[in-house]
Order: sequence, then structure tokens, then C-alpha cells
Amino acid sequence: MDKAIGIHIEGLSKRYGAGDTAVDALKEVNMSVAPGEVVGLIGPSGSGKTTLLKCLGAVIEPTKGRMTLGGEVIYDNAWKIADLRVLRRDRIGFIFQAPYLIPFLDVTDNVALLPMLAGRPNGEARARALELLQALDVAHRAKAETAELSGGEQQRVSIARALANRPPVVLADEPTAPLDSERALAVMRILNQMASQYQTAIIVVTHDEKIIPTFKRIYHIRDGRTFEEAGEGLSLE
Ligand SMILES: Nc1ncnc2c1ncn2[C@@H]1O[C@H](COP(=O)(O)OP(=O)(O)OP(=O)(O)O)[C@@H](O)[C@H]1O
Repeated sequence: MDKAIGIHIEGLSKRYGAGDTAVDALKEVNMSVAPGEVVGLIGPSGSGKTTLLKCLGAVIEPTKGRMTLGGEVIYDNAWKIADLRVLRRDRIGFIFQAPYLIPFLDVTDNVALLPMLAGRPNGEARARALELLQALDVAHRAKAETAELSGGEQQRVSIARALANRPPVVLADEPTAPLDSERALAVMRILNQMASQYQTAIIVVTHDEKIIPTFKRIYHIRDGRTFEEAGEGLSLE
């Protein structure tokens, strides 16, 4: 297995239920995303996007197949990792449509919380948080209450949080859906910069027409099967 691969899945299938009512939500899906790469995952309602994201995020168990993360096999017809919560906390970043910041922690602690939970000393966790806040241009709000931030600032903090444990993969679920064109493209610029700076593989589930031209590579999903296509790779500079 190529150690440089960020996330790699082979023949991944997911069946919900059994017998007459069984639903094959994923049918032998293959996908590879390299460190530093941002790919789009696009498909109509019911095509299997959420199921795939949940399998990639170790939130639900696939039925069969193989999955590697940072070169390590994490699933091979069964989980190969004893503690899935630790896997999710330390090695997978999640970005959602809304920022979901913790309102009783300041901006720095929202980002430092994950490294602290992973056992990093407080000073180191805060220093890492500050470095990310700087990279995302929100360090001037480091001591602010989350409610004092604009929507765009909150979202950048949520991106910093997703990267705080330096995960090899970040899963972003419709991160630009509520944003206007300019802000949506700004988020894509940030995701591309972060992917490249931290060598993270980023998968963006979206149906947002505004950002689809920015992907260099797209996985389409239809009825549980994926196929790959070159994207336009619109420059975000
Ligand atoms: N817990 C479940 N039990 C049974 N079937 C399910 C379950 N979750 C999803 N499905 C079925 O699996 C298929 C894929 O669903 P999934 O939620 O992954 O699609 P999606 O592409 O995310 O759709 P949407 O864009 O509408 O959220 C659908 O046929 C759905 O009805």
C-alpha cells in the first residue's frame, strides 16, 4: 500500500437491513484521495453520499470492502481499529454546513479542545490552535466569544477545529450551501490552501453549482456506485 495515500477505499459496500427490504446503499465503491488534494463528491438525493461519508468517517460500519487511512488499513471486511472514537477524534476532521462551535468556550479553546482531548498539554494545544487561527486569518478573534464572530469567521474557526489534530483526512458535508458565491469560493480557497499546507486529503460533499468548477477531480455517485471525472480545476488565486 502506498503510504502517501491519504484515504483509499476499495470495493466498499454497505447494505442496510436484510432480506426483501435490504437496501444496497453502496456497491463496491472505489475512491482514493491523496494528501493535499480536495475532491468533490456529487450525487442526487438517495444516491449514497451520506452513507459513504459516514463509512469514511467511521460513524457506521460498512458491510464489506477495504479502507486505508494514511497508509494504515482501518477496515478490511471488519474494523481493524479497536477504538473508533479515538480514530474519529485524532485522524478524521469533520466540517458541517453550520459551524457548531461550543458557545461557552472562547475561539481558541474551541480549536484547542480536540488536541487537549487527544492528550496534548494545554500550552501545546493552544499554540496549535493559534497557528491554525493565524493560517485562517481569524487570530485577531482568538479570545472572543463565539457569538461575537461573523458567520464567515465562525466557519473559519470550524475549519481550524477540523484540522486541529492534523488528521490525514477531512470530510466536509455541504460546507458552502448557505453561502453566496463570493463566500463559497472563499471557503474553497481556504480548503485548498489548508489541504496543501497540512497535506490533508479533503472530501467535499456538495451539490453547490458555485463551487463544482473549482474541483480538479470529482467523484459522482449514482445508485450506490461511484465514477470519477476530471473537474475544471478553476483557479482560486
Ligand atoms: N438507516 C438506513 N436504513 C435503511 N436504508 C437507509 C438508511 N440510511 C439510508 N438508507 C437508504 O440508502 C440509500 C442511500 O441513502 P443516503 O442517505 O446515503 O443518500 P444521500 O445521497 O445522502 O441522499 P440525500 O442527498 O437525500 O441526503 C437510500 O436509498 C436510503 O433510503
